[in-house]
Amino acid sequence: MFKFELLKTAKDSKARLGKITTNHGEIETPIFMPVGTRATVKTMTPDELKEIGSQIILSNTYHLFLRPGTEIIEKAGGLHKFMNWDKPILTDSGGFQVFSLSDNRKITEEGVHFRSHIDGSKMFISPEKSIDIQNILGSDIIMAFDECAPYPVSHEYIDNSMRRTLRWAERCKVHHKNTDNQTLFGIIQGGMYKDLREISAREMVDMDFKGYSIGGLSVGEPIDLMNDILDFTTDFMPESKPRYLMGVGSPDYLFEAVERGVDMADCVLPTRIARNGTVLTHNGKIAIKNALYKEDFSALDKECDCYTCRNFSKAYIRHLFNVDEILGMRLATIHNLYFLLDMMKNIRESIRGDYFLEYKDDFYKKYGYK
Ligand SMILES: CNc1nc2c(CCNCc3ccccc3)c3nc(N)[nH]c(=O)c3cc2[nH]1
Ligand SMILES: [Zn+2]
Repeated sequence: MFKFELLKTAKDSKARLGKITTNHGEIETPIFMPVGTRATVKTMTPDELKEIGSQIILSNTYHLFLRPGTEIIEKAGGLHKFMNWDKPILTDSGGFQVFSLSDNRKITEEGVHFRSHIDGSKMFISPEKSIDIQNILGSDIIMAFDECAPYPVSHEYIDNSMRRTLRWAERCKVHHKNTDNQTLFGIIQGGMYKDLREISAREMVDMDFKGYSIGGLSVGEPIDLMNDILDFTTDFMPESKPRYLMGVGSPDYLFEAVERGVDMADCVLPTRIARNGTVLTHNGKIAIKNALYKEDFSALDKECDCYTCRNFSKAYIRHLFNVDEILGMRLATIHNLYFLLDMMKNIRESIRGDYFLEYKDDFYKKYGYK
């Protein structure tokens, strides 16, 4: 089953409070979704993810199709059983990963021919194949197969790419059978061109998907351009359905997205930067390997009550990174994920209490954004 309830919309912005219900549980929105590309949120156990408040995780068609392959996951009884995660899972359709990971790929009307980034073998993914793979994975929310166009690129390129993505979306909808256990989202493209964004949004809305992703953003464009395209696009999206902005995850991007009516977002950033010792704090990012923290026995963030901040000091975590101990990456990941998940919880509270913009302002001042 799939249900989205719009609980409240802010008076002074497009920020909204919602709740998604799936077979594997509820998701309060706005939500940040940790990315678990190869059936794991790197260095985290499922229990640790629940402990820090993660309600849903992402995994990936492209990666899992290559390794371990769908037959193993099918034999395991699907991705939930395979990775022992009993809450909701959202999978991306693989299109974005093909373009960002494999070279000499060839896009045709039928689908995308590419070489595996693992062993260079010839591969092919079509809209139908992407739906079949996601069906075997058994994720609760699945994505239509799309092309995320590069940036910057011509209006003509985006026009052709966006219209092909519309035809692919139609094929995904026709091919998608397992509708009560899996919910298919359409992905709106159109690059940085408002006329093409409007066409894509209107045509996708006419196809009546259960939810919509905003794709083609967070591809290197300036944040102001992203915000402008995002603000324009959400106005064409139905209020009664979830809006998922793909690939967005640093604090300012999340605040700006929520303010423009986004309900869901994902990003590899917090887990990726944690593994090289960059830690998010209420006073901005810190590089924990810096000698500055050699004898600093305070917590990473004095306002954080995560497991890492309650039990370890900067000096200890700096030591772990300096001697390349795996625990360092784990403790920094726990903290960065908790930081963003807790920030989203505070954002939900601020929408509920009608002080979202004030909360955003306070956060930006302390973080050092403005
Ligand atoms: C970072 N910026 C960015 N990411 C984008 C993604 C991938 C979002 N992350 C999904 C994921 C799921 C599991 C594991 C790893 C990643 C997109 N995905 C699709 N399908 N279409 C997009 O337009 C698109 C645009 C993006 N921009
Ligand atoms: Zn912490």
